[in-house]
Amino acid sequence: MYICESVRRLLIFNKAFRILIDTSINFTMELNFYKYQGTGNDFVMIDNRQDIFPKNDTKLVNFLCDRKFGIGADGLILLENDDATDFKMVYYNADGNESSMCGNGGRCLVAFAKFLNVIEDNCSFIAVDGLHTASVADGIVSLAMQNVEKIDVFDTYTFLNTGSPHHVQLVENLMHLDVKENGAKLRYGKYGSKGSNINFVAQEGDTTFSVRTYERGVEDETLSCGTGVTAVAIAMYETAKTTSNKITLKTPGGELKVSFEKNGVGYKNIHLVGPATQVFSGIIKV
Ligand SMILES: N[C@H](CCC[C@H](N)C(=O)O)C(=O)O
Repeated sequence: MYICESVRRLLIFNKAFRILIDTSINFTMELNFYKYQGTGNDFVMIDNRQDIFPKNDTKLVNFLCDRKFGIGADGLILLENDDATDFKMVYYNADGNESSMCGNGGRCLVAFAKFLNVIEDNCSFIAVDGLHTASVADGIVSLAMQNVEKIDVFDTYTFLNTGSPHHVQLVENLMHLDVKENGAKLRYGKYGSKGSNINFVAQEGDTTFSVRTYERGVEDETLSCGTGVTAVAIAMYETAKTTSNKITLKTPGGELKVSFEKNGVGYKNIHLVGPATQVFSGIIKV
């Protein structure tokens, strides 16, 4: 009975997966995926509304994100059903571990949801850090981020959580900085095993800053980081480097805009705005 039941279950046809049984009883899955990027921060996107993806398989997520042996990405994102909102976001870093909020990933997921006709131009979704709303038009996504309640300002850097933890530090000669070496030193040295993302910043104008980010869980520089540029914008206002609440962030992967309102000791009505693009789609045997 068990064998019959397991074979029946394995033969369930599903949009996201086809489970093939070859003669030597090796089970392989064919996984449909979509590749998105938001200012160069790139993600494997999977429609998991039928809840088939093996969510605890760290090795599988790490393989899918591997740039030589897999699809290649900074992270992997599942789009899932949710009773109270338009969809649920589940985010994994490239190391295969589920992680905290991803701002660029959230923007790409909104564009993916529109592509799938799950939403039209406005939506709400639930993520690891709570409820988000967003709008999408002509490939540009505006994502509402969680409020920031606490900001720790030190002599040479600022630390805050914008859905993920961020160290923000102004540096000289940003373009020639070894971000991987200096970022890893802080990520493991100062922040230990839990870690933090590390953002190195240069001021370019009254309301414009350049940012290069070392990302926890990718353990390398990424071309941009959404929660990172959000942290930079707020940190620059908090430390009086700017008097504007509408900031432009220039990253190696492109330009993002962040706006916010002061809210007592914290900040509210925080929005991250920028492009989100589908690059390709495919099927991978796993
Ligand atoms: N690597 C981050 C999560 C993704 C953040 C980044 N991709 C973004 O756009 O916010 C962390 O583990 O804290």
